[in-house]
Amino acid sequence: MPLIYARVRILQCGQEVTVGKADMADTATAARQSAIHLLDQVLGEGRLLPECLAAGALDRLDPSERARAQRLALQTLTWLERADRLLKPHLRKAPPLTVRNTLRLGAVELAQGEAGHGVVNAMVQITGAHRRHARLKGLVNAVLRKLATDAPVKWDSLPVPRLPRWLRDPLVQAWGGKAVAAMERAHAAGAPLDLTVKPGGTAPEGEMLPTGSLRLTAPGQVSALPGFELGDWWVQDAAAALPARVLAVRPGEACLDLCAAPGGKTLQLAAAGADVTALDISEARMRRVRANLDRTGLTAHLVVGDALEHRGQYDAILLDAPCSATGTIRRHPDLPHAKDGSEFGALIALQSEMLDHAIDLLGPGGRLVYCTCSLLPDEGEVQVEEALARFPDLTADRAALDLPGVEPGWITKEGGLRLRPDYWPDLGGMDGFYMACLRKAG
Ligand SMILES: C[S@@+](CC[C@H](N)C(=O)[O-])C[C@H]1O[C@@H](n2cnc3c(N)ncnc32)[C@H](O)[C@@H]1O
Repeated sequence: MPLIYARVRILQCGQEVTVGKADMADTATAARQSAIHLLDQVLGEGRLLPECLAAGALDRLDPSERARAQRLALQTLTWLERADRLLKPHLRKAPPLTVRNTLRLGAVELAQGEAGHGVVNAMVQITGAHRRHARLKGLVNAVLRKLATDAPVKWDSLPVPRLPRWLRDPLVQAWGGKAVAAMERAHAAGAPLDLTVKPGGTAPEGEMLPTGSLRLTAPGQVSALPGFELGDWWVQDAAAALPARVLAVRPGEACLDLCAAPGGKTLQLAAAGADVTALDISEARMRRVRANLDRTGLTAHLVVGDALEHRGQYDAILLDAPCSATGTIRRHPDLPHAKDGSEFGALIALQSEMLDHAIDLLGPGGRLVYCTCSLLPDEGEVQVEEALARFPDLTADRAALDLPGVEPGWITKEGGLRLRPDYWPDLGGMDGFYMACLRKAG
């Protein structure tokens, strides 16, 4: 494709490169280029996709191309190991990261049935426009031409991508190799879209799950779905909807939602009629809680602050502590690639400190639901086991877990509820989560 006329500058891998106007007119190429840039940031700089997006990585694209770039990056991260297996026989040595990511994206697109000539041309064009890597466009052309034939044929016979060792090893130790392989299949399958619907609210078509969440049949654009404008529902994974159900607040009950943003659980507590104080340290994330409350017509007192400094006394507290988020890999395939577990020690220490402080804020006879969207027992079962040992006036309320759809096999020995992505395989899975309801003596 000829490069014509006005030349514009775009950012690629932190570097400005110049491409022709004709290239930019090819918006599919612009989306691919941005997807490669996202991959560079995740795989080269250890940044999470939401961070890259918040920093404006896709702001130059129009909304549909932004969605496309994001989807391409997510798919490539989900299938990274398969893409690398396909590429390996064709590469004598590893090319620079940006070129490798260009090839990975190309391999995934080809495997998923995208037209060969379009993918090859786009990736060659993107490489040719790169100031440092232009000389490798011949390699990109040769490799992807081969994959245009190979990829669709070989793809399904390749193994399901495995988690990286830093995460796989502790998970195998906790749940066993068979369970982790099932989790990896669930990660590759991706996540359906679940809603929590207000009683009597208008909802799109979907399947009612055993625990009461609605799983959408045909998701599409969320804001265009029936009931969105009316604020009758909000997006919330079925597993994430359970902690608030376990807390089971009563109308008018004073309830504290520590670590509240973006507010899915705050909305549940407010919809149940509780007098909710929702607190989070992040002002930006609290703006999302405000927007969610406004859309749904629900109310809560919002506090921006550090959970560890909050004072008061409550009958019901929800502590959805910051965690590794390893239970959400189906929707965040960037996480295992961007992280290496080195930050988790500090998170585990913070969770335990927050748990102690939340217990202090409980009135006599009060109850606290502690939860994390983590698959690591150190952030769930172990935290609760240790809290029960530290506070003799605390007991695990097993009866609180006796809810519709909760299977007896999900209850843990210390009296918590363990959810994993490989559960409900026939229904489309769920996020990994842990929760326990702790009751203070009266
Ligand atoms: C797992 S998310 C909470 C999700 C939320 N409960 C929901 O259902 O939408 C954890 C939250 O903890 C907040 N956080 C982290 N450290 C905090 C602290 N020291 N005090 C209060 N909030 C904190 C983060 O800003 C983040 O929003």
